[in-house]
Amino acid sequence: MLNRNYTLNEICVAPMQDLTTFRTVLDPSVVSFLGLYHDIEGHLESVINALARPPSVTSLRVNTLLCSSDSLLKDLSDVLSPYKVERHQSKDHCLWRMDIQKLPWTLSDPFTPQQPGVLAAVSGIQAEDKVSVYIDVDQQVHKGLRVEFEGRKVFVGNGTTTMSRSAFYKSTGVAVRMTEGIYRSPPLNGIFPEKCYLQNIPSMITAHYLEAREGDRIIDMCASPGGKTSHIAQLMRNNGTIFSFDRNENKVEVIRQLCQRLAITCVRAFAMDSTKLLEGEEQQKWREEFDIRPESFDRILLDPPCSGLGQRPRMRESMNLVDLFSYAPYQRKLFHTAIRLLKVGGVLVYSTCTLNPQENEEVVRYALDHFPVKLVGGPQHLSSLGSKGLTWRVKSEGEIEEIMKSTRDEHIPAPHGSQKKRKQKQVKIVMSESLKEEEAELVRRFDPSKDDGIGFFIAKFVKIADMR
Ligand SMILES: C[S@@+](CC[C@H](N)C(=O)[O-])C[C@H]1O[C@@H](n2cnc3c(N)ncnc32)[C@H](O)[C@@H]1O
Repeated sequence: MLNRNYTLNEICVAPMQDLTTFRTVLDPSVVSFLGLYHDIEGHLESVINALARPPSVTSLRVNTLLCSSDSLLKDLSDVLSPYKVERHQSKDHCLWRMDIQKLPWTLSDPFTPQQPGVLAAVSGIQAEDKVSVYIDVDQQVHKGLRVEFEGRKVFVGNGTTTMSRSAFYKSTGVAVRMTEGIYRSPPLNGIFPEKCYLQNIPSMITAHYLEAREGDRIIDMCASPGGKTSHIAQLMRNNGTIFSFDRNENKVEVIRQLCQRLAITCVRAFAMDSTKLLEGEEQQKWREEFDIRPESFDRILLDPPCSGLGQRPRMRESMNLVDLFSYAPYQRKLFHTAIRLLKVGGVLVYSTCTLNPQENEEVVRYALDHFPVKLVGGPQHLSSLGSKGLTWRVKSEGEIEEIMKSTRDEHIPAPHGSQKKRKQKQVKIVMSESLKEEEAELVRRFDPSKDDGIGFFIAKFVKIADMR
């Protein structure tokens, strides 16, 4: 499922070519850093290649509060024919399998470049010409370029022009009718909005890991747009209380609207900085009103902001090592508040959608070393999904410093005309141990090159002593 549209000024057209392979463009320092952990027998290469493509299935979560998966499956099969709708092995998912060979190309391809989105096109292009469409990954193309662009570009599909080159820059409307896209997916917008929710499978697995029971008091520390909050509510049959926090009112409104759409009533959504839930005199009244106390919650989900390096498809990611290293300290901070709020015996699930071990296994290591928690596995029926965590660790600060030095001038160029110079600043390197073999067995890592989904990480903890 293609879930990202590209801004129109990233598109150029050129004479038709065959479909070619491409890989996600990442900052060289990030590639080298990830290579310290992943580059076993070229594995990182396959991961980066996989990131450039969408998973072959689109998944939907059935709202089991309003319908059964059988009834939704039937309704969807009728509406989405000839796309094949299947049930996932765990109960509340539905999948669309996109069979590249048999299905007609989807003409509503989101890459269709609307005029004036075409940035560059070789001279002589007329209406009804067959062309290939590319994205200018580094945003370096000057509008109006008449020759084929030699910089880094990513092929996204073939199409037929609806107008001549000169009209690209004057008329409005569709400039290229896409005939072959790299990605196709069924049209899902607005189909049974109250009965299902578009969500990737590892995210669905995360809510199952929490094993919420009816009547539980739960916190979702970083909840917007509410995908996991609403799933947890479903799994506890809308019975209990979920406090769902996010940083600002707009984001929280999105959670409320989703809950309303899915007929969920057990969620209390608030605009809060979750690192400060237990701080500040001015919030004392609010805490008393809603009984937000240390050591008092049955379950906590911590799905913090992360570098998102498991998201796919992704053409280009300009984050450098300094950006990448900024996430883990924040995640640890959120972890600290989360664990204080949890009851002894309560469950905390930690998840990210990144491949970065620093935000995954190393946050788990940090938690095991600093808080009274133990790692536990997820539900038995989901244990075959994903694979164990990494035990590999970076051997020394020197390895990272070496990368910083060697890639300092090699970062992804700033977009054309941008004032922002991307510098590889000095970064504070904090080394962490990784997981022991038996600990790595308990966490789940979803590998985009093997699991046909996004890159994801889940760990589940039980609190074993109080922190007072
Ligand atoms: C990975 S997203 C959460 C996705 C969500 N759990 C879901 O499944 O729909 C991370 C969220 O954390 C929020 N966030 C970041 N810092 C926060 C903080 N200090 N307190 C609360 N929310 C925060 C961001 O605004 C963002 O919406």
